[in-house]
Amino acid sequence: MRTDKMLQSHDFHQYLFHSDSALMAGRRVVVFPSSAELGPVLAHLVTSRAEKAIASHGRFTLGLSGGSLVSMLSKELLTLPELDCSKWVVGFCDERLVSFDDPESTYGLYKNQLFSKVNIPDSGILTIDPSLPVSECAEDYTRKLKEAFPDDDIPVFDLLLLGMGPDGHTCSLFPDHPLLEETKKIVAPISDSPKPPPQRVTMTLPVVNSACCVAFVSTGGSKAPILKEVLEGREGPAFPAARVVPTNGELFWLVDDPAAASLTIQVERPGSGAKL
Ligand SMILES: O=C(O)[C@H](O)[C@@H](O)[C@H](O)[C@H](O)COP(=O)(O)O
Repeated sequence: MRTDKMLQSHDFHQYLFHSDSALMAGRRVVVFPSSAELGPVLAHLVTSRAEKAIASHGRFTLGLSGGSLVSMLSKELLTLPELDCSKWVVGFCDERLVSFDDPESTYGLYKNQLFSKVNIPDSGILTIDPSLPVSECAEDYTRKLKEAFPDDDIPVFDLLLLGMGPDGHTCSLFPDHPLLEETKKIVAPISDSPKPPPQRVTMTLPVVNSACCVAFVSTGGSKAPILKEVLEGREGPAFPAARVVPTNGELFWLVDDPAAASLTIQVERPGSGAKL
């Protein structure tokens, strides 16, 4: 298997040409024929990082995102016969400010599809309080994260799972939005999200980039143009998803062939049963 780290010198020129070398250095772009092949590898990534985290510090902290990830992750984790989530602490990379029974609630979707079927303790699920006004909601969620990570100035999640919208947004960090420049808050409110619903709460880039491991999951042909921009583009301000570069952590892009159709960079194409 070849990784970005294993590029030969003749490839390196092309490697630099395509993107910022610092960003490329630790990034692994892993392409699967379809989401059917991607799903089990994603589940293995989660359980392997969980095992490693629990062995090292007694618990596994996981940040979740919405979109298609909800059903893919839930379905794949539920196929694992011996899944034990008793030492998991789960947060949300972003959340929509709607009640939990609203079909737009990311928590509500995970509750129905995953949390109600696995043994994550209720105390290990860090949710927003959607009854609060958006600024207070962000403060309340900030407090919950700080309590869950008492030893960290900035919470260091073992794994964050992210999606990317067709505009290059990730979490609720949208292109050209001032929240991209946030350096002090770990969680921020947003009231003018270009994607409905307009009111949301989001982790900021300092938290995302402090994680031990970040994995984007992006599938489908509609993602091909933006994926090329984010992974290979050099012109203009970086898209939010391109600004996810963990300082000391791993960065994976797990994509399918339709999403990767326009890429010219080196990628990994593991066989079935791959382990990351
Ligand atoms: O709150 C949201 O609006 C979604 O969570 C959104 O940010 C999603 O993560 C991306 O749009 C990718 O979604 P897909 O993976 O479904 O394309």
